[in-house]
Amino acid sequence: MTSREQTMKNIPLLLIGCGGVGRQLLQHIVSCRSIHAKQKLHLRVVGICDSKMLLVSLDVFTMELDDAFLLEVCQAKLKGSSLLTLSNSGQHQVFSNPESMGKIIHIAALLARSTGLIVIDCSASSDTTGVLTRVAELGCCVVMANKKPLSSSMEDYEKLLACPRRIRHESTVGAGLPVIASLNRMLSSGDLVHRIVGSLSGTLGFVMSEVEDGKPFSQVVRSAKNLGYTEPDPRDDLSGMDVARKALILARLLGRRIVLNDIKVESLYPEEMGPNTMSIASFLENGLPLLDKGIQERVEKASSNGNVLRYVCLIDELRCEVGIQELPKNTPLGRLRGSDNVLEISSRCYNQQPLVIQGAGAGNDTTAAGVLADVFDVQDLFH
Ligand SMILES: NC(=O)C1=CN([C@@H]2O[C@H](COP(=O)(O)OP(=O)(O)OC[C@H]3O[C@@H](n4cnc5c(N)ncnc54)[C@H](OP(=O)(O)O)[C@@H]3O)[C@@H](O)[C@H]2O)C=CC1
Ligand SMILES: N[C@@H](CC=O)C(=O)O
Repeated sequence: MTSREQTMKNIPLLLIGCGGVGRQLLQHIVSCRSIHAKQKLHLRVVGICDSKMLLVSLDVFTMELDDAFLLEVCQAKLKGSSLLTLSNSGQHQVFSNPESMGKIIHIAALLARSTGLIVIDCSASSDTTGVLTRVAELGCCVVMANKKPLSSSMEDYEKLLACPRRIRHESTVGAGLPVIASLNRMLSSGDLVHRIVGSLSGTLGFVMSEVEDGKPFSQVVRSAKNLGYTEPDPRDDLSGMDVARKALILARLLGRRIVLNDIKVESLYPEEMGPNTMSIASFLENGLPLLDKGIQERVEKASSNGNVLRYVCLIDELRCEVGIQELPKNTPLGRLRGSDNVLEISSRCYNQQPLVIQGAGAGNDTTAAGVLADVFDVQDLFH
């Protein structure tokens, strides 16, 4: 081994979820190799799993899924092909569900005692909560873009965050925007946060500003899906539940012991168009157009008052609620365009003028970049 190799830090990663965000993360990892090398860092991807199977390098201690293979995975998943269709020149083993989750825990147990491991959750499933908690208990790190493990019961939440130093989830709120990091800095310095007001949905921000420009609601929701802004089921965005999860994550960070059901949520579609009654395809095709007129009328009514509609999240000492508000155009929320998010945080230190965080709040690129930054943030825990 050369002296250069001796100082290189090799960090094993295992990725859960290989959709828009997961694929973009793999591409970022591959394209950042030279930048990482300058920082004496090598991210060694030892496993990748989707909802059906897990691919693992033959020897997780020494081997990795190489860059050509990672890009092949991205191509295959983009085309909708199964991970089983990938070439296997004896580099990896395949495990199918439900065996995959047990295997991930087994790998974490092995690597926790030697090199350590970062498990990254880019799925949109609540089924990963138990695995992530076990992995963290074993001493590995967990990075999440997935909000669901953080928005389950208080008991599960506390178990998952029992070792906060090993857990990162910046991309769960505001995608790549530094929301969680900023709040953590304020809280750890003893600043008292009184109030957070924001527009936290890239999808709903985009949809509202496009409808203001005269486009039909159904068309812009489909565009938001194609642009990678929506959740796998866009009704998660349109029901307000995705924003409610973000509100819950922020409120819990502020010390509030609440659950999702405690949050007042306003939905943009009626119950009869919900997931128990309609498939995603049927909602997009048949359900959405039925909502066009009502939304357009609401937007026009607001506009006749010189206002705009924004889907707002409000957290203060008493309230935690999310819903549509009619706001003057000339306010930070009213001025928002496209998929941008904005958060105004009022605290003891930011009293007269709130701290404002604004920028792209959805999209695979920025979200995956936020995940990669989280990986960097825990690198000090590795030798
Ligand atoms: N897109 C964005 O702008 C942002 C997204 N996020 C979050 O990132 C996450 C990923 O989003 P996105 O990439 O758009 O979603 P996709 O639907 O494109 O991808 C989800 C991936 O997770 C896999 N998956 C689903 N269930 C499981 C499971 N039980 N175990 C393992 N893998 C599973 C899917 O498998 P399969 O391929 O087999 O279906 C798929 O590969 C979501 O939680 C989302 O909320 C956060 C911030 C912004
Ligand atoms: N669907 C979400 C993606 C980020 O969390 C959004 O639209 O904001």
